[in-house]
Amino acid sequence: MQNIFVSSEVGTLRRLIIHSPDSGLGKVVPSKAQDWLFEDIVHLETMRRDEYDYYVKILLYFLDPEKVKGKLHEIDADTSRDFYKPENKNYFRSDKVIEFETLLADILAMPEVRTQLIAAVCAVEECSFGFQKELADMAVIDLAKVLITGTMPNNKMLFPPIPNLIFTRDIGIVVNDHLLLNKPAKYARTRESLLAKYIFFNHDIFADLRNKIIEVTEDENHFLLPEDEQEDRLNTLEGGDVMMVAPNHLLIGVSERTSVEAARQAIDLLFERKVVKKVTIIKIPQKRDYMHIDTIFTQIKCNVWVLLGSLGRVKEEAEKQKTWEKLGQKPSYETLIIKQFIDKADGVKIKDFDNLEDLLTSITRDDLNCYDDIKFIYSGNNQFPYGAREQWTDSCNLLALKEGVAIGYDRNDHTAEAFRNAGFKTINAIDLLQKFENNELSPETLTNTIIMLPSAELSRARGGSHCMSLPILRENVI
Ligand SMILES: NC(=O)NCCC[C@H](N)C(=O)O
Repeated sequence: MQNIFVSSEVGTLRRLIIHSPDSGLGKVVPSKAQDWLFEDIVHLETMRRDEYDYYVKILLYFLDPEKVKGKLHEIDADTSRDFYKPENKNYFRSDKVIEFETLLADILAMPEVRTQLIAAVCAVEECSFGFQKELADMAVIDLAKVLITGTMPNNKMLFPPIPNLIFTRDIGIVVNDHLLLNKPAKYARTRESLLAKYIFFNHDIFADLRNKIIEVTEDENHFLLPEDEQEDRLNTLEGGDVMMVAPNHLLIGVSERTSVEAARQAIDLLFERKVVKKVTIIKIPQKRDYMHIDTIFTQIKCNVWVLLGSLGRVKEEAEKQKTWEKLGQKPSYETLIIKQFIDKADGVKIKDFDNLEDLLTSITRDDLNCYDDIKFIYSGNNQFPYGAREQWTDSCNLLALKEGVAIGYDRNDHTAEAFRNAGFKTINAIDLLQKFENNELSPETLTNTIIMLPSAELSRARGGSHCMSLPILRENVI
């Protein structure tokens, strides 16, 4: 089997990259929370112990069980959390549930990469030459921590933290055997993508990818634009806007974070290299609530999708509204524009979709060859005002561990009810782990289940389990 290959959103997950909340998240202050893309300041210890650590244990149970099976009591009893800390000898080090910080430490052990990366980070963060020399003398594991947290072991802050690195989805997306790198829209996420780029281009794990990394760049005319126009016309693309839904088909969101120019460049490069045959662009309203397409829909199994109803079948309603608009009424709805580009022998053909459900139905039927009844689960059970409330706390942002088994947040009660109405079981993450330990349930036999992760702190960072994962290997579904 290949090491790096993703051709769907729901094939059994075999390897992924994550990043456990680091001490940088505990340094977010109210005055910087918005600049650093957090909605609030978080309580780091609660986020780790009572939320994210369960996420890690569940991932290990599914992807690398011998690291965790039968040991939960011992792991939970250790108040120092050594099991989760890469520098510790009891660390779970897994080549299936892969921690970003360990990948970074691995490449920092290569002298040439280390020199380049320190120089690159210091340039971006405008460090003094003195600090640059201090970094050059540090032990690898400490250096990896400083480059992520921004803080030296003596607690001196050299540069800001990158608290959004927990959302590893956004740094890049595996598209079949290629990787599409991000080019972040927000300054707060610049260092993340710089570190990720060095990892993808230098780490042994990605050796087979070297000639298959696709980077979005600026058009050369960009450099001639006046400064006040430059920012608005940047080519940016973030992983949350890219979804590998079927072997032949990639979705790209045009959003607050991903520009239409970047999407166009990605299509050209992907078609040129024959990586996929179809790319669908979904233009969503440019607002913080929606951010990326994976905040408004994700896939649970070939025929099941969870989505935000207010952006769903709005087209017919929109048509009716137009009459009233002509009479002077202001629009009261938001629309999506969906255009599919198909690479054919006689040129690229374009197809329009009226609404999200029609596109998702076509993916299920035409790309995944699945003819079971299609189920759309709506955020907040489509009840006013819970659709919007629960979408804000990631009700539409689930990570499928295998077909029909996904992780979501426990706070989205109405969406959970919608899942149950559609025949899914919902189970709290803690109960599930207990049942795995007692051999009452097993990852292999679990079906049609939504795992509810504690999420009071995590949701303040505005991303769900889909955002907190960068799948690099999934089994094929077709
Ligand atoms: N794919 C995603 O939707 N990622 C969530 C990113 C949340 C982060 N606070 C951000 O605003 O970038």
